[in-house]
Amino acid sequence: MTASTQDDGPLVVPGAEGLPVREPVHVAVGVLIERDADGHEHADSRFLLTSRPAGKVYAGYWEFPGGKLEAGESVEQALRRELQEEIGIHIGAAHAWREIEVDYPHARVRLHFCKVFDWTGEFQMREAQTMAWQRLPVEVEPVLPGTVPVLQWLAEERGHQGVTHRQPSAGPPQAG
Ligand SMILES: Nc1nc2c([nH]c(=O)n2[C@H]2C[C@H](O)[C@@H](COP(=O)(O)OP(=O)(O)OP(=O)(O)O)O2)c(=O)[nH]1
Repeated sequence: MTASTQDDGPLVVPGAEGLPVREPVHVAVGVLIERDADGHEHADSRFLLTSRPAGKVYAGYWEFPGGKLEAGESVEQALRRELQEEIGIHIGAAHAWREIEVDYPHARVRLHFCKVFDWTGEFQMREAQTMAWQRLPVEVEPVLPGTVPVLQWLAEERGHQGVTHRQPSAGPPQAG
């Protein structure tokens, strides 16, 4: 079974159907994109995916790096902090891009996706994740349910036809 959208409502992941409505947890997510020497994003510009660390829900699933907002933080502040804490880089401007709510069995999340084109520092996977620069279709798997719409948005922007990733993205959350 695959995740489904409902009338502009949240993306509902199997196992979350019929749950009482929960307040969303806000999450800042970075779509890091490599631009060419002229500073342009192209249809085949690579973007960064990271695997979720052991011990977290959906461990081993691929996602865009980011994390939950702390009290009083803006999306951009949270993104800066998370990307430094988790992958060791300092980001430049974060360009607010798209938002979506996803209803998981473990929580409802509101994902604030920002495109990021500039960063400094060496990538360090500080939570023992794995990183992969990807193009469409994405080769790594499995992909987190909340990542699938982002791949679709990128496909639309880039005029990419066909599949965006290898497998239907749904499955029971792991421990954590
Ligand atoms: N980072 C990230 N999280 C995503 C994406 N798509 C998606 O549905 N999520 C969900 C998974 C989680 O339920 C939530 C992020 O929570 P998290 O546990 O990774 O956040 P965190 O790093 O702040 O974790 P922690 O400190 O509480 O352990 O958002 C995505 O592309 N990136």
